[in-house]
Amino acid sequence: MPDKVLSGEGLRGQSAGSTAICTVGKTGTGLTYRGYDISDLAESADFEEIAYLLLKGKLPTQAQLDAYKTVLISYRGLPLALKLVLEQIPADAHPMDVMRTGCSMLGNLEQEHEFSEEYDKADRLLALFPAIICYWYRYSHHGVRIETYCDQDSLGGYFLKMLTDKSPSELHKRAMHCSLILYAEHEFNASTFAARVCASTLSDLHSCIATAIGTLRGPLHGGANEAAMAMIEQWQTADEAEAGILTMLANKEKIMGFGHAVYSESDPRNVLIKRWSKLLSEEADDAVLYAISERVETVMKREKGLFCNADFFHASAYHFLNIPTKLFTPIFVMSRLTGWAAHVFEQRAHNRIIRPSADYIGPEHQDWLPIDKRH
Ligand SMILES: CC(=O)SCCNC(=O)CCNC(=O)[C@H](O)C(C)(C)COP(=O)(O)OP(=O)(O)OC[C@H]1O[C@@H](n2cnc3c(N)ncnc32)[C@H](O)[C@@H]1OP(=O)(O)O
Ligand SMILES: O=C([O-])CC(=O)C(=O)O
Repeated sequence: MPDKVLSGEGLRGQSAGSTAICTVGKTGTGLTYRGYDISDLAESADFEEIAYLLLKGKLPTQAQLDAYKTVLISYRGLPLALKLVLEQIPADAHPMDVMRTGCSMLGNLEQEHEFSEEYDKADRLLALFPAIICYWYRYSHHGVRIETYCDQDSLGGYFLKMLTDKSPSELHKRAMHCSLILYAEHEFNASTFAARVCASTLSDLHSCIATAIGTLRGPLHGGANEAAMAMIEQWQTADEAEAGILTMLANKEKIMGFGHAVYSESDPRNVLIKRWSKLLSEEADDAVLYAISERVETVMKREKGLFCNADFFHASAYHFLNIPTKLFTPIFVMSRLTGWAAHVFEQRAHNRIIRPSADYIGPEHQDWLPIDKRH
């Protein structure tokens, strides 16, 4: 693919501020969190270590990690008023709207009065997001009011347990650690930038996060993992998938899960989640979906020079974990909350209200017309 055009629409390539949290497309395999390479983090760490790294600025010691997990577990109780709101939301609501509403309602119940409370408010949201989505999902789809206290010590294990009532295997918990780490942070992507704009007005954390959730919802951003799933599951064979992609490209349709606003050659997260997708497909005895996904990747490279972004192989990986497609993007929220909150803290620490200019392209001066003279 040719180099990206770094100007014009979409603020592409223009610096909109500084950050010490993350680099995208600059060093190593192209993605670092506070100087650590994503492949080292995704292979070795628990997600909670990375949440700690992003929110508090350094990797925890074992004692700090244990204490942090204990705090997160203790924060898992959903307030009754929030449960009642979740019970009002219909089964056909968009799950990202459920996340946004859950975040907003918590902001009403447990307001952030002072910025000194920001770490605690972020930890509470981190602990509660899996409960918010699973409580709504199980109540609206199965009529079950689930217990949201649970001793699973990882966020991914906790989420899988609430979804199925069964304790997840070590393999599935490890897959979730990797996925959540890959999704945790990505510099000035659209949802993080939206959160920073909100933070720059000195608004509260819940408003910043609700803004970010609304921005992540779209299919050009976080919603692409669900859209990719909807696309690959319509095909029965790799040959059918190839024909389908060629038709879509001929019709100038966008192929979800491909391309990126910053990376021009590859997304370093793809190889990591793709490995998990393969492993999970073998465990699930799948002979179709992984093969289809690989063929789509090959055809897109051959035809358009486009590569998979983080979302494409997440679709099949989550499917093999038996996660309903409509919950894919809410998982992204559970993870990206850490990056969003870290950026809100950073923005607050060196704040100036974000207010760019626009190139005016409307009409020049027009004379005012009274209403009876207009047509
Ligand atoms: C975690 C994440 O949020 S990752 C992103 C998830 N989003 C998706 O997967 C949605 C599909 N992808 C896209 O829409 C885009 O690639 C984006 C939104 C990610 C990036 O957008 P941009 O930076 O504007 O794309 P870019 O400038 O690289 O586009 C170059 C060309 O490739 C085309 N292109 C880019 N992505 C795709 C795609 N997925 N399918 C088909 N064509 C594509 C563009 O239409 C453009 O063609 P044109 O010059 O004829 O108009
Ligand atoms: O950086 C972007 O534009 C989108 C992305 O990959 C992310 O937010 O993870």
